[in-house]
Parts: sequence; structure tokens; C-alpha cells
Amino acid sequence: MFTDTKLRQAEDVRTIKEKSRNTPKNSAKFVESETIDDRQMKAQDLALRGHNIVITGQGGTGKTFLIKQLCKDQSKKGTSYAVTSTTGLGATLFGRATTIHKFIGLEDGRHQNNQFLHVLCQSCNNEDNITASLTNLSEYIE
Ligand SMILES: Nc1ncnc2c1ncn2[C@@H]1O[C@H](COP(=O)(O)OP(=O)(O)OP(=O)(O)O)[C@@H](O)[C@H]1O
Repeated sequence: MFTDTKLRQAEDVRTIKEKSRNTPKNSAKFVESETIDDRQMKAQDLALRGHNIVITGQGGTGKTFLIKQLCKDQSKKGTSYAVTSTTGLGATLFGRATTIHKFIGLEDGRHQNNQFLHVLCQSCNNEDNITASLTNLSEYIE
């Protein structure tokens, strides 16, 4: 059996939930617009100008979205590009991504160091391979 106080409390909770649903949040702009925001645009601009960049930020801030957007842009232009990840799980976030080791021709990690070096050197000489690398960073965006 509910007392008046309990019913009032339940009503208050409903009101708070309703208000919070109608209150614009930081992410609201994401729902309204499917275009990149200012910070994403800054990163996109640097990437398109050929900089090596690190995109970092809290979960849900749009890193994956930005990378997908960059991929879409490259596809539209017909530019050759590759998306790689250090882990298979990471690669599943992006349609045509592979692990970095598969990308350079290693398939998996069961190689001798000299084999690894050989494949890596061959891959580096292939100018068609464009890869986002976490080394040789020239820009850092937070
Ligand atoms: N500019 C944007 N316009 C519309 N939606 C966006 C934009 N940026 C991000 N989003 C949306 O916000 C949500 C979180 O973005 P995303 O998954 O890219 O974040 P993340 O930083 O990669 O998160 P995590 O670190 O948890 O993987 C997704 O639903 C994504 O579609």
C-alpha cells in the first residue's frame, strides 16, 4: 500500500526524469547533427593536411565517429586509405579495418624477428599503403 508521501516521492522522481529527458545535454548536438563538431574538424583538418595525429578523449566523445567520417571523405574522393588497429577487437569498430600486423602482411604474431623485419621493410616501401600510425607523432590533440 502506498502512502501519500510515497506517491509524492514517486511523482517527484517521474518529474525529475521527465525534466532530464527534456534538458539539452552535451551529446544533444550529436543527435541533431550528423556533421563533425569544431574539435573534430580541427583534427580532420590536420589529418587532411598530412599531419600524424593522435585523437584522444573520454569515452563517447566522438573519436570513432571522426575516424569513420575521415574514411567516408577518403572514399568519396577515391583516395586509397587503410584503417588499422593494434587489436582485432578494435578493428571490429570499423567496417574494413584490419589489425596492423595483418595489414603489413604478418597475418598473426607467430614470426621470427627477422621475418617480421623483412615484411615490415617491404610494407614500408609500398607507397600505396597509407596507415594511421601511433609513432612519429607531430601533433597531439586532446
Ligand atoms: N559530430 C557528431 N555528430 C553526430 N553524432 C556524433 C558525432 N560525434 C559523435 N557522435 C555520436 O556519439 C556517439 C559516441 O561517439 P563515438 O563512438 O565516436 O565515441 P568514442 O570517443 O569513439 O567512444 P569510445 O571511446 O567509448 O569508443 C556515437 O553514437 C556517435 O555516432
